Amino acid sequence: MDTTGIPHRPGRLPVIGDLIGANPRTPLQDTLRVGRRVGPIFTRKIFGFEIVFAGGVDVVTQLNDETKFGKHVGLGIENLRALAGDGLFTAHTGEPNWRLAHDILQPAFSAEAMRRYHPMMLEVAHELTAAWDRATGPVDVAADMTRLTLETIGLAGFGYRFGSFERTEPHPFVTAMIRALRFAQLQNVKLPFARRAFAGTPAQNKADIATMTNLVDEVIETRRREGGESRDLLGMMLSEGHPDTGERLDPVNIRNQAITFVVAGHETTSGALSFALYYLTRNPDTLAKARAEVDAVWGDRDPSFADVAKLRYVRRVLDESMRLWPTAPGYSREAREDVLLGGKYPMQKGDWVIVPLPLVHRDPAVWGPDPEKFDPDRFEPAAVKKRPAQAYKPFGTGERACIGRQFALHEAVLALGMVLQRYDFTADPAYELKIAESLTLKPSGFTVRPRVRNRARVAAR
Ligand code: HEM
Repeated sequence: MDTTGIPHRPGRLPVIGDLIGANPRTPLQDTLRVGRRVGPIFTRKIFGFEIVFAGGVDVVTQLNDETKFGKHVGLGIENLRALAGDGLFTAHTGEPNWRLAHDILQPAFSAEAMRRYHPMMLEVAHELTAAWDRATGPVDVAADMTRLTLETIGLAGFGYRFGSFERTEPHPFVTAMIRALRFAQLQNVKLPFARRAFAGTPAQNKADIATMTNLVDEVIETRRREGGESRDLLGMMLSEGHPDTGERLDPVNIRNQAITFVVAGHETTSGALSFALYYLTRNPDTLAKARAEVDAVWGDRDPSFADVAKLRYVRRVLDESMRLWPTAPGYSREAREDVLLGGKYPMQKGDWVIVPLPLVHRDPAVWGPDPEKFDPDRFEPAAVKKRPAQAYKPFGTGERACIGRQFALHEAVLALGMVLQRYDFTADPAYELKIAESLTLKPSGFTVRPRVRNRARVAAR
C-alpha cells in the first residue's frame, strides 16, 4: 500500500525506521502508544517493512463493511498455518474448506449445543473451585483460568482430559503449543538475532508441531475406533456432512480444525476471565454488585443452563473487561476493491490494514473523555443502543467473526459467577497491571488469595 502521507511516530530514522523502542515482546502495546499519539490511521515501519494500522471507530466502520473488505490472512496468522493449515481461523475465505467447515460446524455453537456443553463446563468449573479450596496461598489467576478453559474445550469439544488441575507441570501439548505460537508470532521480527533469541529454533518448532499433531491424531483415532453418538465438536467433524451438499471434512482438515479449536478455544477466554477478576478486585463496588446478582439469581445452588444468561451484570463486567483488553487484540482487513481509507489514503484491491482493537475500544469520540475507566454500565442495553455497532468488536467482524462466541460467553459467565458465589478475594494492592502478549493478551503475575466466603452458606461440594 502507498503509505505516503500516513502519520507515523515522530523521529523515524532512515534504514531502521521505528526500530528504536520497539520491543518484540510487546508489539501490541508499542502500537497502542504510537496510535494514541498519532492515530487514528498510522504506520509503523521496521527496516523496509511498513504496516498500516487503523484504530478510530469511523475508519473501522469503513473497514468492517463486508462488501468492501474481508479478512486478511497475513502476518501472524499466515505463520500459524504451519500449525493449523486451513483450519477455520487460518483459512483464506476463498479456500473451499473454510466455507465447508464453517457450515458443518456452525450447529456445534448453537444454543442447543451450549445446553449439551453446560454440564461439562460446570464439571470443569468445579475442578477450579476444588483447586482454589485447597489453595493455601495466592493463586496465579491467568494460569488457573487457562487450566479451566483448556479443560473445558478439551472435554466439551473432544471428550478429552488434559488433566490440567492434577498436573504440576503443563501437559506436553500445552508446552508445545505455547512455544509454537511464540515461534509463529516472532517470525515477523525483522532482526534475525532477536528472532532467534526469542522464538527458538526451527527444529524445536518442528518437534512442537509434531507433539500437537500426534496427540490430536490419537484423540481422533480413539474416537473413530470407539465410535459413539457424541455430538460434540469432534463428533460433528467426523460424522456430519454439509447441510446442502452432504460433503464431509477430509482427515487432514479435521486435524487442522482440532488444533484450531483447542488453541482458539481457550487462551482468549482465559484472558477475558483473568482481566475480569483483575478489574473486580480493583473495583470493590462493582464486585459487590456482581456478587449480589449471583446470590440473588443463583443463591447457593449450582447454576442450570438457563441461570447462566440471567447474570446480566456479570456479563457486563466481562464485556467491559474485553473492551479494555480484548484478548484477541486485533484483526486484519483486506480491500476487495480500490478504496480511499478514511476518505484520504488510496488502497488498492488486496492492500490490507490492521485494526488494533484496544484503540477502537478507547476512541473518546464514542467512549467519552475517560475511556480508560472500567465501568460495566457502559454495557447497559440503553447505552449499547446509543453507540455505533462497530465501536465494540472483541469477537471480530463479518463472516469471519468468532464462531466460538457463545461458547466463550457461556463458559466465562458460568465460571466467573461460580467464583463470585464461592470466594472472597484478597489481591495484592501493590500489583500493577502488566500485560503479557502472545497470540492473545493476559494479565501477567496477577494473583489473588481466594477464601471460601462462608462454609455454612456455600455448602462444601
Ligand atoms: C473471549 C473469548 C474469545 C475471543 C475474544 C475471541 C475472538 C475472536 C476473534 C477476534 C476472531 C476473529 C479473528 C480474525 O478476524 O482474524 C475469532 C475467530 C475465531 N474464533 Fe474466537 N474468540 C474467543 C473464543 C473462542 C472459542 C471459545 C472458540 C472455540 C470454541 C473460538 C474459535 C474461533 C474460531 C474457529 C475462529 C475463526 C472463525 C472463522 O474465521 O471462521 N473462539 N475469535
